[in-house]
Amino acid sequence: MEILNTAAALQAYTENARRAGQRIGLVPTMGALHEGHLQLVRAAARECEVVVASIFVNPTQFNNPDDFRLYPRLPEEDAALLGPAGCTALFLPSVEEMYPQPTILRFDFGMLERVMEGEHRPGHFNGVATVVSKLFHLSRPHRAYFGQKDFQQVAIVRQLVRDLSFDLELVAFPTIRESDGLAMSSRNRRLVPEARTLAPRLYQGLQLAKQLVQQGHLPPAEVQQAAGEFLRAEPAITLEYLAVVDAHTLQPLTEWQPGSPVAICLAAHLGGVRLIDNVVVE
Ligand SMILES: Nc1ncnc2c1ncn2[C@@H]1O[C@H](COP(=O)(O)OP(=O)(O)OP(=O)(O)O)[C@@H](O)[C@H]1O
Ligand SMILES: CC(C)(CO)[C@@H](O)C(=O)[O-]
Ligand code: BAL
Repeated sequence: MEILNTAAALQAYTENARRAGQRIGLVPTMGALHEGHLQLVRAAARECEVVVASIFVNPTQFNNPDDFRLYPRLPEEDAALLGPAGCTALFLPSVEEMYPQPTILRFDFGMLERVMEGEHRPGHFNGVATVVSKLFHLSRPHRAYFGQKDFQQVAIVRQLVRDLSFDLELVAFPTIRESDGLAMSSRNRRLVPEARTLAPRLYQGLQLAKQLVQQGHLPPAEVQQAAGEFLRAEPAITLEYLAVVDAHTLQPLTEWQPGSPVAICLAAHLGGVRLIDNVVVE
């Protein structure tokens, strides 16, 4: 596996592959890799001859300086995992390489970002869209792989691809979970043992909401309330939001729309760590 530290090296590497008629798969990450990331890389390796994984803790998408400072950074361990999973090149740029000068670009995703993560992390999706656009321009992938764990991010990137006519296929990969249901996440590494023991409750709350949606007896607001009460019953969990939304528009549902998939998304704090998760009811 090659390690590429500059934008120019990434451009040259992917340009060569394209000239040789190879398909390029891109897996953008912020590192501290786990099985969820590695499954994205393996999927890319099944479908593309060249697989570029990027590791960049992108400062412009963090609204909380402590979250940025404490974000786990393990580049050597990560590099050792990527090669065996089928990654052919790791793009590992510095902040100066990605942002030689402060960017003045601003994205506005309208209603898609006025809810959930966009509402609670002001500026977050501007930073995500900025860095993802840069990665797409530099590597010009045929396919780009993102996890459904970041459900709203997938919707935002899908809109970005459409609006800026990026010539690529967006692959939305299912959420990989620990055996107790906890969604794999780099931030799980920061959970102290007591918080780790309680963390599967987040998925249990989502499962409860999913069952209630499937039963169809309660309106969306009452499903939201019941799942919220289940989670708030554990004092160590601080629920930031739990939202029952249309899976396409991401807007909160006031009544069920037959035939439209529903997403239940949450963010919660546990022992000083902020986690997100979601389930979709087709
Ligand atoms: N459990 C998972 N299953 C599938 N995809 C995942 C999972 N966790 C992360 N991903 C995807 O991997 C890509 C990189 O994510 P990222 O590096 O932010 O990891 P993360 O584990 O989500 O970290 P954190 O949530 O702590 O920021 C994203 O597209 C993300 O959705
Ligand atoms: C897509 C991404 C790598 C952009 O920094 C990040 O938001 C993530 O890891 O999900
Ligand atoms: N996985 C989404 C990136 C973030 O939390 O900033």
